Amino acid sequence: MRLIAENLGGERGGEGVFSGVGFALDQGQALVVTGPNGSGKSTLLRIIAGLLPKAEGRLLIEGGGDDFPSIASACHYLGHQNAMKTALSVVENLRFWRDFNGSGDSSVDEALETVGLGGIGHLPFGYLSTGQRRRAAIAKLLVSHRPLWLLDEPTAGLDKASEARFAALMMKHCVAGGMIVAATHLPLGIEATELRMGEATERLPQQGIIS
Ligand SMILES: Nc1ncnc2c1ncn2[C@@H]1O[C@H](COP(=O)(O)OP(=O)(O)OP(=O)(O)O)[C@@H](O)[C@H]1O
Repeated sequence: MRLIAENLGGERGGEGVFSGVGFALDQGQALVVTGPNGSGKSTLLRIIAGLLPKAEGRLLIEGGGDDFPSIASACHYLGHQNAMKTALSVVENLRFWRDFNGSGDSSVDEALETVGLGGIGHLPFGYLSTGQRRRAAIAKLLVSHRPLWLLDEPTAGLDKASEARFAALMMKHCVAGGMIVAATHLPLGIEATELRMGEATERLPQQGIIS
């Protein structure tokens, strides 16, 4: 499976945010998107997830077969919001996402143990602390059968131990043939290609640079 972006442009509110972004990501690889505030990292992730239209260029997935014929079917987007219902329990939320995305390798209980939330799955999601909410959102990735993880500031709110645990989970996902595109200001502790988005000092289209 291969995720390909060619000459991609993004805009918000009718104004260009970036242009000329290109990369190819193979199974087992991770791309870390960096750059200053407002340079378009979240916009790029949302375009890949299909939540925003691209302004120009090509974006496609190759080799997904019948299971993953499109990026939408292959991806799991973890945005700034955790996309969980506060009134439902953690377990109920995870069951919903497992059913919606297709079952992943972990059961709901196993995923909660893995992220260190074993024993509090019965609590309403709204009772959890900021870091616990993020950990529960990471558990969503584990109960879902989605090879392409799109992660926007995934470690925001996590303590050091949880950061290290999540780095290990990301590496395991890649070793198993998954792919990751992650926007971050913080080192994620994984081997990845870096895509640097340009300075956003003016509202002019910025170029992304692969290093
Ligand atoms: N709904 C919107 N309408 C108009 N402009 C928007 C909208 N959403 C975002 N923008 C603008 O688009 C630009 C890119 O925003 P984006 O959130 O992609 O940046 P980012 O690189 O992820 O920033 P950060 O590091 O702060 O998370 C910013 O200048 C922002 O103000």
